Amino acid sequence: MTQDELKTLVGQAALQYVTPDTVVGVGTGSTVDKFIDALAASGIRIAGAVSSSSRSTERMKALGIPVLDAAEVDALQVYIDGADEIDGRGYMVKGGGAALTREKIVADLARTFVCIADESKLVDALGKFPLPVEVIPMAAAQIARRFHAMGAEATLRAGCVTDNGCHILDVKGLRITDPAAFEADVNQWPGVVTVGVFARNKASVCLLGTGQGVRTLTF
Ligand SMILES: O=C(CO)[C@H](O)[C@H](O)COP(=O)(O)O
Repeated sequence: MTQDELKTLVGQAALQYVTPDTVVGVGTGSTVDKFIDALAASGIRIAGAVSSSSRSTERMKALGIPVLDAAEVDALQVYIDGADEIDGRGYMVKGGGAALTREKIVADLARTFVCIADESKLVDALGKFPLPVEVIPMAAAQIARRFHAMGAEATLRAGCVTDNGCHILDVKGLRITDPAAFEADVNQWPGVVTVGVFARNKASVCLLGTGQGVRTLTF
C-alpha cells in the first residue's frame, strides 16, 4: 500500500471514535484531510467540530461540517490528529503543518487524543523529524542560538507565517529521551509560543496504518 492509501485507511478507521451528535476536535495535515473526507462521506451527524487550523476549517466548511469556536465548548470527548513522529509511549512531535499551537489548544480540551498515522511515523525516540517550534518573530535568532548551544541546528522555515502571525523554527539534531521535561523546559524560553513536543497532551490511542491493516496502539 502507498503512504497515501495508509493515510486513507487510518482516516477511515478514526470514525469509530466519533460519537454522533457530539463535538469533535479536528487536527491538521494530509492524514486529517482523509479523516475529514471520511467523516463527510460517512453520513455521521456531529454537533460540530473544533478546528486546529484555517486549512482544516476551510475543508470542513466546504464539505458541510459545522465548525465551532474553541471558546464555545468546555470539553471534547475526542481529538483526532496526525503526527510527524510518535514513540511507543504515545509522545509525539507535531507541527510539520505549522499548526502546532492550535493543535495543542484543541488537544488540551479533549479527554482522548486519537493519533492517526502511517507506520513511517513510529520511532524509538523522538528527534528524527526536525522539531517544529513556533516563535515570536523578534525572538527567533535568540532561540536558534539556544538550540545551537545544545548541539542542535535551528532553521527558520522560509515563507511560513502561522495562523497566529508567528514563525516556525525547525530544529535538527535532537534526541528527545524525556519528552515531558523537554517540553516543559523549552516552553518557558522567552519568545517560544509552543514547542512541537506533545507530552502533556500525548496520544491516548494511535491508529497506525500498516501493510497488514490498522494496528491500534493504546498508551
Ligand atoms: O502536526 C501536524 C500539522 O501541524 C500534522 O499532524 C503532522 O505534520 C502530520 O501531517 P501529515 O498527516 O500530513 O503527515
